[in-house]
Amino acid sequence: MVMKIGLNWPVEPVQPETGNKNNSVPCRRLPRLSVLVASPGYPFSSPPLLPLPQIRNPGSSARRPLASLFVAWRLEQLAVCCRLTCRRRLVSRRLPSVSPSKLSESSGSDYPPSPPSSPPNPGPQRRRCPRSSAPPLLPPSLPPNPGPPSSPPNPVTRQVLFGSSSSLASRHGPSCFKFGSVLVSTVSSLVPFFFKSASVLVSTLSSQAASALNSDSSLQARLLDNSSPDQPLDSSAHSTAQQLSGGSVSMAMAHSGGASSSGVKQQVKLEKESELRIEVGNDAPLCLRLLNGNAEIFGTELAPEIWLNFPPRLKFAVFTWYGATIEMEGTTETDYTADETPMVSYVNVHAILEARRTRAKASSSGDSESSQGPRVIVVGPTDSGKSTLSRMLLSWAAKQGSKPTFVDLDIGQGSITIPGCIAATPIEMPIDPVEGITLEMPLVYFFGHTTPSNNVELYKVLVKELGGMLERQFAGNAESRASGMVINTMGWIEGVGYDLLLHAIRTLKANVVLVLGQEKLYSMLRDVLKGEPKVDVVKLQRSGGVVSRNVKVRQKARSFRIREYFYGLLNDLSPHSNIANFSDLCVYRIGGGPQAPRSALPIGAEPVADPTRVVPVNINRDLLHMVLAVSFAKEPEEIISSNVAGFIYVTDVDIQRKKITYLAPSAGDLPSKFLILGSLTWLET
Ligand SMILES: Nc1ncnc2c1ncn2[C@@H]1O[C@H](COP(=O)(O)OP(=O)(O)OP(=O)(O)O)[C@@H](O)[C@H]1O
Repeated sequence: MVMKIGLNWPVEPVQPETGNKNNSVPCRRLPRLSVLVASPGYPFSSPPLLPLPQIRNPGSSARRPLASLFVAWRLEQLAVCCRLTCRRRLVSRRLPSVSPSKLSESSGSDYPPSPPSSPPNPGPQRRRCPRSSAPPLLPPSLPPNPGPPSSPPNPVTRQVLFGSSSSLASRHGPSCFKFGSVLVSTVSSLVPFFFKSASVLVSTLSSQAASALNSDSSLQARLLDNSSPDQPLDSSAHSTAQQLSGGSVSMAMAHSGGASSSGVKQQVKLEKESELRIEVGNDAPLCLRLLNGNAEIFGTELAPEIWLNFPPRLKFAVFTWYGATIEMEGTTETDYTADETPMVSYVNVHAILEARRTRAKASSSGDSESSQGPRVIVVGPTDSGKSTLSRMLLSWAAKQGSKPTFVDLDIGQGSITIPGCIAATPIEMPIDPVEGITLEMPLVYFFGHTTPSNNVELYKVLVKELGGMLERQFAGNAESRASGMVINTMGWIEGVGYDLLLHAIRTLKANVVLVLGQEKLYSMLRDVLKGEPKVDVVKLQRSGGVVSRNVKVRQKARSFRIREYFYGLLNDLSPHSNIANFSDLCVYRIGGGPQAPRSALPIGAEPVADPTRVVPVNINRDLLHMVLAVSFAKEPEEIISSNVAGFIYVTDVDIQRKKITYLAPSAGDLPSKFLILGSLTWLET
């Protein structure tokens, strides 16, 4: 029977079965876990919580005590405490929200962070933060920093260590806001050049910004370099174009490229607006810390003098707006410094988005359109830096007090949970450069394959399902609605892939389309979407630092992602090996089987497979090494429209005894007996 999407909504939490029929074999440690069932108000109305959490949220790790976070979710202050304990290594903490008046004063953005103009606030957790004596304050054409703060730091925000606009404003007093405001108005002034095609965005410019525009020719030229390759290029733009087309990257002389030797400490001095690009070696982790200045990794600011431990194979860049010194210890595959990056254009996108969020937050009309924040979708070919840009936009937004929703439609890699899923989660704080996204309330639908070509229809159905859920969330939560969403997509942009992109844009009602690194896609989308006046299509450069990955590397990355789910990033989690009777579990796959028996079809018609049909699967040895999703569905018909609680990995199938052995993140019964099978396999090594 074909299931009707949405009919069974909302799904209620599935109660764990009483009486443990399974033989649970405990392993070393058990993380405390929680589950979330999608409810109309997800994630901000009361979500149902299983009395005894059985399985963790997809993709979570023990260092993120989800159960406690989940309960604390209702108690904002407690949640802040939990997050602080979870994120001890990060600079940026969840910040007190800035009042609308202050926000309007800062006009949406004061990012990049203004350089310190006074000694940092020695809050209780602050470490010694040696600042460089005279960091370049601003790009030369911008107004000077108005000077040291005129009022003492706000005691309420003393605990906020470093970082965002609001903490900065609080620490430095009103002058900092003034400073932010000057910076932002100047940045905003460049909007007409940057968003040539973004008519709605352009309309947000103030007259003050417009006049500043005329006086800031040098920065304009740089933005033109960065955002509009079709503009006349000056000499620096030439090298940018070279970089875009894979030509030589201009390296800052501060640090020469190459692999660093194991165990040797080395310091790298970064000039302003340059980045240190690093590929960690295959065998050993890399330790890195910020010695002085300010630096960030994909939008998340680094705490001074705190060592970060990057696992093998990780690829990332440490970027600085005003100059910094970095110290590294360990082995790198490659590391080099590049002074040509598209970061200025990226941060300008952020400034525009933040201004829209501010406007949406301030909207008191109750009009659903004006209170809706930007819905940004990032598209581009494979390895164009989509996930990285999404991450930066999210971290910058979270740093400024917004709570954008991250939607990940890239089933090939999976930033939120394991590959093969489409998922969404609110981002409340900058994303951890090592551990990735902190999962508190992810909403995950299991597609089951790593390419949508396996079942295009199902992919569309799941995107629609997720979109419907997010609409309900936005309807019930003004803050979430005003913060909007950032949608990461897959790199398949030809043929069916292009159709799926368009489907996602329309289904999720994206109103800003950021096209990374491909002129053809930009022009196709601009033509198709020009009939839709509220959609801005914006072309952006691909960063020269994005690392291309071949099929083998991608497969390995997927495998590591699944391993990370069960064992943690640094082998710090302990999954449980459980044994269940065949009769205790019901395994289904989605798609396949004829839509109707041949006898019921008109003469000559061939039976076609129904891509959304839920088909029962016999438990046999074919399930060995498969990763299955645990659905929240109560009935098989609800499987497509239900989100999933987590995943299990089949390690043995005993046909004679009719027992199945599987690895699960926690001991005990699964939250549901309905399991979904795709084509996701994993060989535990
Ligand atoms: N500036 C940079 N310096 C160093 N590494 C980078 C930089 N930008 C991105 N990377 C790395 O390059 C790799 C590819 O980037 P990313 O995942 O953002 O691309 P993508 O377009 O999302 O890829 P996909 O094809 O999976 O959709 C990632 O490992 C990322 O960490």
